[in-house]
Amino acid sequence: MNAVVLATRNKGKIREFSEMLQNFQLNVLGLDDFPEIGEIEETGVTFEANARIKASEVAKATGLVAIADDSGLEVDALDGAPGVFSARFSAPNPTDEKNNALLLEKLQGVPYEKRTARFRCVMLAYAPDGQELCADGSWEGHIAEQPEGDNGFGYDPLFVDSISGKHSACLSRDEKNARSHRGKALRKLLEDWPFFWGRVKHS
Ligand SMILES: O=P(O)(O)OP(=O)(O)OP(=O)(O)OC[C@H]1O[C@@H](n2cnc3c(O)ncnc32)[C@H](O)[C@@H]1O
Ligand SMILES: [Mg+2]
Repeated sequence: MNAVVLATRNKGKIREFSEMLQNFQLNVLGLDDFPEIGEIEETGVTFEANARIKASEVAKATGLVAIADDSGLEVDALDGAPGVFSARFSAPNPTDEKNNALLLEKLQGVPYEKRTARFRCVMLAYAPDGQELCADGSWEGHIAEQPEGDNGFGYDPLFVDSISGKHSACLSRDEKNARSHRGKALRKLLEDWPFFWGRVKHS
């Protein structure tokens, strides 16, 4: 079977990837299978650059095709922040809870119609021979004034889906995967997957 490794340590992403890849003939490994790979520094200034850094480092270290996702939340009232810094928004010791609290603090007094935002995801597959495949996805919504829901991860309790009006953390797994930035990017990536896989030199 085709083996690929997911270049992420985010448990929420791993769960979503695994659900969406269930019906594909892929043996999906994770970084837990390669404990020798340390922290990967995300020094890029775009989602694409960071996805390439993560996927290429893991592909080179494992000799396998690696898939990375770099994603984040862009809030219009904050000029696109936190963007590529979404995971590190409340640095030096960021957690999802602190990131959400900081976001609410920065948006204090901003009315609902000006709280527009989107999740973005760039997903990139990188082969040890240097070939790559890249796809992106975005998901439009608003930032709520109060968190709601227990599903998902990251900013899901505060992100309100523009179509259903529901907080992302209140959506079922299937509902989120159907409309999310990650779901869209992965479905695009998989459309071109057979062509990419056929071109890659497999050792
Ligand atoms: O780099 P890896 O190991 O993949 O894990 P990470 O959590 O650091 O991932 P990113 O660098 O791509 O940062 C993405 C952050 O954006 C937020 N985010 C991305 N997708 C999200 C989603 O579907 N729901 C909620 N928050 C999301 C969340 O805070 C993530 O930690
Ligand atoms: Mg990261």
